[in-house]
Amino acid sequence: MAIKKDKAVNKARIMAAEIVYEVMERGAFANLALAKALRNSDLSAADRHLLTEIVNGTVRMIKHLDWVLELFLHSPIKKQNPYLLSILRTALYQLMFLAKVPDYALVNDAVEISRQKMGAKMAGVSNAVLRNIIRKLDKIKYPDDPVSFYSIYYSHPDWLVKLWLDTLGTQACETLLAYNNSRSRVVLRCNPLKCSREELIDKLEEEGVKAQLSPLTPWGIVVEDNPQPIAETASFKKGYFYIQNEASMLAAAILNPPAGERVLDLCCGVGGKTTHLAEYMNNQGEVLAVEFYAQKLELLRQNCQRLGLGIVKDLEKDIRTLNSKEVKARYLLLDAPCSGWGVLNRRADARWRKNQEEINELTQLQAQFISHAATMVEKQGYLLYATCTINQAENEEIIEGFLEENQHFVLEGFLSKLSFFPLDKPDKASANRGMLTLMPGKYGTDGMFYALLRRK
Ligand SMILES: C[S@@+](CC[C@H](N)C(=O)[O-])C[C@H]1O[C@@H](n2cnc3c(N)ncnc32)[C@H](O)[C@@H]1O
Repeated sequence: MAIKKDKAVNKARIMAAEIVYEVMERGAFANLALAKALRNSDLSAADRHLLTEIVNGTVRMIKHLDWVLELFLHSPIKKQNPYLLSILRTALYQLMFLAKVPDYALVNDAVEISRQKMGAKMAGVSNAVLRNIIRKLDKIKYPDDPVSFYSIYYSHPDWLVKLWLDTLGTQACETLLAYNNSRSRVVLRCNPLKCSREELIDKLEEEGVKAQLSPLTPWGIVVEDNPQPIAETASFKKGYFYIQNEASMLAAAILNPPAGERVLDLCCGVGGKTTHLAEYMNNQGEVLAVEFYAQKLELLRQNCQRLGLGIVKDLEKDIRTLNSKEVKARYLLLDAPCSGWGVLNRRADARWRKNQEEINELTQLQAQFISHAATMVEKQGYLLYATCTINQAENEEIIEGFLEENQHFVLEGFLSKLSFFPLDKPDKASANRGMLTLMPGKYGTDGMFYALLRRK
């Protein structure tokens, strides 16, 4: 949607309407469309922030916004002009969820953008709809039945809300839905091979980034204010840190490989956990990182180089084709592909790209992966199964199924390895049994699942 630039209209709002149009009408990924627009723009820091907030917020809250819009439009959402819809959606997001934006500013801009793009008639529609909503917003009644209410109010797919209401109960489900709509924290994993956390905080401060120690792990730094993108700082380029949530940092601690050991990292991606394992082993020994996609391994190599890690070897392969006679290790991490329900607050459109059918495919894949991975674990060795989902079918049920068929493996408690993390009593008991689900937001972190298995 090419909208003519006009001085009277805030540029971030024009761009937001364009990007939401691309995402909702053309299937663009919100994060990629946003990154591209930001790369090519000369927006001020404040407008970059506003643009990011409007795009991510609108996409995240689209179900709620469309439900409200339909109350005030004369025909269903599906029949609306998509340009007009995109302008109304972004304006309504600001109206309902961005307290700092004055109503007159967003209505004026929405009306002006509509006029420029679609003429006076559509400008009139924008004006009438938005002003009507402003007058009646606090009288809106949401549906009574729980699935409809929670899925509209917190803007999630019905089927996910239904499942969570059934399995978690109302209170935990609502907490989770609210967390998924919150902004994710920016957490850094300090690279102890290059500096201490305190030194890193000082270095970042010199670059204008405010950060403080995370109370959750010995490596974490929480960023509070970063005027420039964190990956553009000199500290990042010098390899002083990796951007990683505390929940993911637990993998290295739970597997706990000593320096000098050989570790197999199956499904390494771009190396979030691989690089932590190598740092954890003081860059001594070997981490063999296996991944299907060559592009990811290219990024893994860049990460290792930046972080100064020499012990990571990589292998581009479908892990199911690894020959267990040739590849063996005492410490194995399997970070399986999963539904990602533990990290829905990270990507605005992630929840809309999930469906129930994918779960069956994933669980079959996960069961295959763990069975094959197990053949590569040496006697008395460890297999850590990890996912970033809270879906029991992909977590506990995979482990239970695996143990039934592999009686030479047992669950190994790992509570003592997480003494630094403030687990509550039930989670301590779970970790002690060898399986732990970190609920998203419960400790302020992403959601993750870990199961530690030992070969007898
Ligand atoms: C959860 S992600 C890994 C995240 C990574 N371990 C990290 O901490 O940054 C799962 C990875 O498995 C990879 N993958 C999926 N199927 C695979 C297969 N058959 N063989 C190897 N890797 C695979 C995906 O490309 C993806 O990068």
